[in-house]
Amino acid sequence: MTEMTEILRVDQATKTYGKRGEKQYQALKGINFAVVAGEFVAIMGASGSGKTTLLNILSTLDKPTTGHVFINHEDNSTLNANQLADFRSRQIGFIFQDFNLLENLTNRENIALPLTLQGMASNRIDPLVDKIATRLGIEAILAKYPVEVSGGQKQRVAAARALVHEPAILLADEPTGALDSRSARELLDTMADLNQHDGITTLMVTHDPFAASFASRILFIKDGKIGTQLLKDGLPRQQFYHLLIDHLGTAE
Ligand SMILES: Nc1ncnc2c1ncn2[C@@H]1O[C@H](COP(=O)(O)OP(=O)(O)OP(=O)(O)O)[C@@H](O)[C@H]1O
Repeated sequence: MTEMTEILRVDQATKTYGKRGEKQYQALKGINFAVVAGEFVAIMGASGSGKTTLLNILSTLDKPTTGHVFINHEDNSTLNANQLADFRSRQIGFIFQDFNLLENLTNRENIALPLTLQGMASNRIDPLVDKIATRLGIEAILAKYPVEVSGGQKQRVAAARALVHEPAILLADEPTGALDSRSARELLDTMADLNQHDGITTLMVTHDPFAASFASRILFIKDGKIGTQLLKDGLPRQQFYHLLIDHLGTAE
């Protein structure tokens, strides 16, 4: 049996909002799971179930109240603020629902940003931007500004920015939430293709069963806990989608 490389591990993570002595709310109640290299995992849950809270602690934007998050075996609770920012900029790629592109930078400059912030020389940056832009089919719009391109193209620019520095893991928060259904499907096809052919380890948070059906494993979060999981296990996407719909229909 080949050993699988663990990229992400969440160990007994809890998150409580509100100071001690004030009204407190436990949004995460002991989360445990791991993601191995090459997986495409979706986390599904209703509004208020803790998805954003979980994603914030995975992305090191927030710390768990208790418990640990390991990325590439590094426990990020041991890092100070500067080390965390550096760790995040090297190990993590993000795609957000609302793109988060800088409107006063061209698409090329937006994609280059993680490398620019690392202090990489521009003659090394350009070929890396060209390569990922070609992979995502957006080489023709690099000189334009985000406002000049469609929502689907904006999200491809955001995906290119998330991947240009070759992070250990791609984290996506409702990446199709602001897209029309055709652009959403194209983006999900691309994410699945990047996962299968380029080995991009991906974790996507969504409440949309169609989006989740592109993943190879779905974890369900409810009231701050991970309940069951569904494995695609070689099923065609459409059958996995129907399995998921049945599962959601029978879950109380
Ligand atoms: N800063 C905060 N202070 C207090 N409570 C919070 C805070 N942020 C979130 N919560 C509460 O924690 C719970 C989980 O919120 P979270 O945003 O993680 O859910 P979600 O699954 O992402 O929901 P949605 O899909 O609506 O974004 C909710 O009950 C929310 O009200």
